[in-house]
Amino acid sequence: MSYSVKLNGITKKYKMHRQNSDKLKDIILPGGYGEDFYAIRDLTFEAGKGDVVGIIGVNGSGKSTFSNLVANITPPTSGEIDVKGDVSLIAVSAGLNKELTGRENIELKLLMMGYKKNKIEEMKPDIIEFADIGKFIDMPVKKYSSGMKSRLGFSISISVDPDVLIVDEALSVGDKTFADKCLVKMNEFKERGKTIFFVSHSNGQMKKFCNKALWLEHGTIREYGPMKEVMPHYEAFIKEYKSWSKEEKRRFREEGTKKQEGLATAESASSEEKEKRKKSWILF
Ligand SMILES: Nc1ncnc2c1ncn2[C@@H]1O[C@H](COP(=O)(O)OP(=O)(O)OP(=O)(O)O)[C@@H](O)[C@H]1O
Repeated sequence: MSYSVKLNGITKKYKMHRQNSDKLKDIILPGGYGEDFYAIRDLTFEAGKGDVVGIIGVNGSGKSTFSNLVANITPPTSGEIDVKGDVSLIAVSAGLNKELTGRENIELKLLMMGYKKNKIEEMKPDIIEFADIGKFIDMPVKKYSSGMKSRLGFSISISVDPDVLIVDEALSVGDKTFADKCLVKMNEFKERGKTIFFVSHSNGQMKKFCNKALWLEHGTIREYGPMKEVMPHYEAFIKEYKSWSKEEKRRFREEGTKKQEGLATAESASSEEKEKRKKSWILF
C-alpha cells in the first residue's frame, strides 16, 4: 500500500529531572544526567491517503508526543519518519506567538511558510472570517482564551491546504458551533484524500469522523485498525479501568512507567519479536 505517513521504529526519550540542578548536570556531565523516560517507544506505523486516524489512549499514553513527532515539531530520539507532503498541526496555541496580535500571527506564519506578501493579503480576510473572534484579532494572543487560540490556529492551519492535518484537542476547547464548522472543513479535507490525525477526548466525535483508530498505551501501540473494531475494545477497557480500585489503577500506571523508564520488556525483546510486532501494524 502506498503511504502518506510512515513511522519506522520511532522512539522519543526524555530525561527525567526532579530538580533544576539535575538539568544543569545533564548539560555538563558527559553522558548526561537523569533517568530515561520513553514517551514513545519503538513505534512502527503507516497511514495512507484519505485515512482519518483517531488517536486514543488514557492520559500520558503519548498522544501529543505522537502528534508532535509527525508534525516535525519534536525530533525523534531514534527511528525514521517519512511524511509525504506538507503537514500542519492544529493544537491549542501551537505555533502562535503570544506577544503578537492575531493578525500579526497570521502574517508571520504565512511568511514563514514562504507565501509572498500579496498572496498573504489575499488569504487574510478568509482566515479572519473563519476564526470569527471579532476585535480580538488586533489584540495580543496572550489575551486570548484557549477557545480563541484554537479558532485562530485552526483557521491558519487549514488555509495553507496541508497534505497531512493533525488536530490535537483543538476542537474540545471551542464552542460547539465552531467545532461543527471545523468538522465540516475536515470532512472536505477527507473527501479530497488528505490524511488526518485526530486527537480528542470525545469518543463520539472520533466515531463520527475517523475510519481508523490508533490506541496508544504507555508510549506503544496497543491496537491499530478500523475504528469500528478498535473503539469497542477501547471503550470496554475504559469501563474496566474505571471500575478498578485506586490500588489497581496505581499498579497499572506503575507497570507502564516501568516500561517507559526502560526497566522492562521492549528493549529486551528479541529481534524476532520486534519484527513480528512491526509486521502486524503495517498490515493496515
Ligand atoms: N518535554 C517532556 N519532558 C519529559 N517528559 C515528557 C515531556 N513531554 C511529555 N512527557 C511525558 O511523556 C508522556 C506522554 O506524554 P503526552 O503528552 O504525549 O501524553 P498524552 O497521551 O498526550 O496525554 P494527555 O491525554 O494527558 O494530553 C507523559 O508521561 C509525559 O509526562
